[in-house]
Amino acid sequence: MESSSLHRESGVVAIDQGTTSTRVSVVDAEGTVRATAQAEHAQHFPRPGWVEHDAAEIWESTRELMGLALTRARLRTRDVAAVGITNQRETVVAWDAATGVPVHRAIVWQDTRTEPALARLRADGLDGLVRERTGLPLASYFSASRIAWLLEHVPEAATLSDAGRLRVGTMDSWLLWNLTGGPDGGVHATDVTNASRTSLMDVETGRWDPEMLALFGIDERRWESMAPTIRPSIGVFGEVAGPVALDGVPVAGILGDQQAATFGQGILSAGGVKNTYGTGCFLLQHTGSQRPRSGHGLVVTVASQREGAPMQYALEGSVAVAGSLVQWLRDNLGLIERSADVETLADSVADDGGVVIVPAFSGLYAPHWRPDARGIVAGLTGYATRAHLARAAVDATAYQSRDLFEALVADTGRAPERLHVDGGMSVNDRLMQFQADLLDIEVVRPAQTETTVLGAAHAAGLAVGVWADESELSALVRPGRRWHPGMAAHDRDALVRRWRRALERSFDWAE
Ligand SMILES: Nc1ncnc2c1ncn2[C@@H]1O[C@H](COP(=O)(O)OP(=O)(O)O)[C@@H](O)[C@H]1O
Ligand SMILES: O=P(O)(O)OC[C@H](O)CO
Repeated sequence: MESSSLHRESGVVAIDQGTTSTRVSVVDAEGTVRATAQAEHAQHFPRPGWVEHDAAEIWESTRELMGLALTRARLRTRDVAAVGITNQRETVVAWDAATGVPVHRAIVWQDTRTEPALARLRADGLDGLVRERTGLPLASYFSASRIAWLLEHVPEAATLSDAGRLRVGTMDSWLLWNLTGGPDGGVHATDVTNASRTSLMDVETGRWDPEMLALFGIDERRWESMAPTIRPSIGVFGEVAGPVALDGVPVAGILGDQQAATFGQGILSAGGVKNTYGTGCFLLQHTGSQRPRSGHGLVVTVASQREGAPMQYALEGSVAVAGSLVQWLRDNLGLIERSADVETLADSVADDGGVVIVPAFSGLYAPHWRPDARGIVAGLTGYATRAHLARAAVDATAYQSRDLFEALVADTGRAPERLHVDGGMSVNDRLMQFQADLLDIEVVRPAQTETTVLGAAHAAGLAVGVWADESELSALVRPGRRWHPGMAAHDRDALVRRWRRALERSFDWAE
């Protein structure tokens, strides 16, 4: 087909709007990343536990990065078949539809300001209902309580909402609306994977749920005018419009970043498991088109949906602090100069010297869900050095991932054969070996570790015919390196017991 061969010579642009930075990559029809442009954005911490981003800064930077990535790939707009978006999830943006100006800084997924409101809902015994309907526990991690907070605390949000001018959404919606024209007819939509992280979507119907809106104190009629339309992840959302590179190119795929990483790992059907080691750590197992349930602290999330096809589900475990503990060693303790230096320092000692760090900086997410936990360093003696601290910091990620993995095995009744890994911390070879040892399964890192951008590119390319079907996508993913477990069972058990003792000591700290 002529259109198909045309597409095969072209590229797909993927925008990855993450917690600490935004990347725009150009991916060719062979599935290779040809060019990337990346920029960090400011992190605002106005009060303890509050984390905010400037959504206008993020959009401006995304716009510039799009032009830069195209130039670096030596492509013109007409060579681009589609744009895909992937994003930090749960972060909420609210803006004026007439001007495109946000009414407040974006409230980030790590922000805990709404914890008191959630504690009240939990005390009212509503956790079971919310879990059943949305797949998610009542936790400040998810978007709903932040939307309610904005409507209650930002007078402009309430005024604009009365006038039907307020728009609210996660980062994908903010970027889509701006990309497709902003105040001049921008499309206000989100995809099911992002919507499944808000606590406002019925995870079985894929629609906004009136009972959940009422429970979080969001007026249903107001919501109708401000909310994005929920759409399948893989399909055309609209066309890029206005004074931006890529004018006229369809935006044809949107996935939350962990769902994108799963897709980009080629995990497209039930069974496959991936763990992404970045700022946080996110383990997902694809469970097929039947809605799963977790009795062990994991959440139910939508993995993807192709237009005209049923939703695909995943069980997910999220750890709030993984690589960010390394950043904390760098920025708050000054133990290292650059994040990557943690590897040399940690590897300079034979073991952790008895030191265990539980990085419960904002409580513990899955599978423990303990907002009352706070970080601890356990096992200190006069023998411990900064190298032992570095080692314990890196290894904390493997222990936390093991907790997620155990919950997964308990929920599904069987251990997967292998774990697919990616993310900035997965470059750490010793950590990957330690992970294989702790889980007692094979760990595989793909040849291209940029799985999040690849997932967004694959979704958008699939929607417009760059790739014909899922099997073509799976063929694009090539294994890079594998680690085989090699630890004796009694050594592993001893380490896990010690971790659990440290974990329990982090509980019951915050009032
Ligand atoms: N060699 C390394 N060993 C351990 N952690 C590392 C190493 N290099 C980078 N990191 C950590 O990995 C994280 C970056 O991963 P990345 O996937 O880029 O993060 P995100 O996409 O969440 O912003 C940072 O938190 C950094 O501290
Ligand atoms: O931007 P990342 O990679 O830290 O991922 C953030 C997650 O989507 C939060 O749920």
